[in-house]
Amino acid sequence: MSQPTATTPAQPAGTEALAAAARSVVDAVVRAGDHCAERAAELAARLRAIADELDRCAPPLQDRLGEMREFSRSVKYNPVTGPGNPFSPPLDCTDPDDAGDGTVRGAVALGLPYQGPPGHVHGGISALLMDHMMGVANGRAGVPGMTARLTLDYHRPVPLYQELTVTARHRSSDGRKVLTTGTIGAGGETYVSAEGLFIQPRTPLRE
Ligand SMILES: CCCCCCCC/C=C\CCCCCCCC(=O)SCCNC(=O)CCNC(=O)[C@H](O)C(C)(C)COP(=O)(O)OP(=O)(O)OC[C@H]1O[C@@H](n2cnc3c(N)ncnc32)[C@H](O)[C@@H]1OP(=O)(O)O
Repeated sequence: MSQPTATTPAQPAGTEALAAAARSVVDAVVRAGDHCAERAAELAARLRAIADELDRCAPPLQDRLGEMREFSRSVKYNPVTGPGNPFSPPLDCTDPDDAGDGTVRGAVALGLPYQGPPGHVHGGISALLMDHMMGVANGRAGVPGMTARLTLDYHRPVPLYQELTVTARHRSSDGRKVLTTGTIGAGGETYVSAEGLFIQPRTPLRE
């Protein structure tokens, strides 16, 4: 088997490969749409059988909820960047290109499962990306907090199937109140800008 090179990115392994496969199923289901109507019942039964197999591996829900409190698992399974979560696109911010001013950057291209207006990204998905990336920026700035208020300006519809740059930056803190901004754009154009008020917990989070 050939080794991955700089031009052939490593394929995910283990549960990340499982999530990637499930993600590709979701994408293909929406892209195929009514064009697979004749085979839909048969394919649904096969997918259901796989879901049943996975269900048999899953621990009791309370145990799993307990595990998911761990920081490493919230990173792996969150719905925006989480490589272990098929719901995440995933947005790639592993190389945030931090300009030294606290700005975190990520890249993502969104397909049909994320459509709102025809050919464009659902506004709630943009809010999800913004909320999360601002949370990441706050975490990196050492001021993690819960979102109290999120304001978005939708300047232009966000196109599907185009690489988007998502940025976020912690701006200021006033006691436990944290002000953070973010953008979604491409090719020098800003489609969405956001401002968030986050509240730090009364008791600092454990590492
Ligand atoms: C802490 C965990 C963060 C995890 C980060 C991990 C590390 C980073 C790593 C990886 C990135 C992960 C990224 C995830 C990002 C996703 C974030 C989300 O989606 S969070 C879910 C949605 N948000 C909620 O569910 C909140 C629900 N609301 C609440 O729980 C409370 O209202 C809360 C915590 C926000 C505030 O409650 P209080 O009791 O702690 O604080 P009070 O005393 O009410 O307010 C403090 C000050 O803030 C003002 N304030 C509060 N809410 C406000 C609002 N909506 N508008 C304006 N001001 C508000 C108040 O007026 C007060 O101001 P004055 O000190 O008097 O000047």
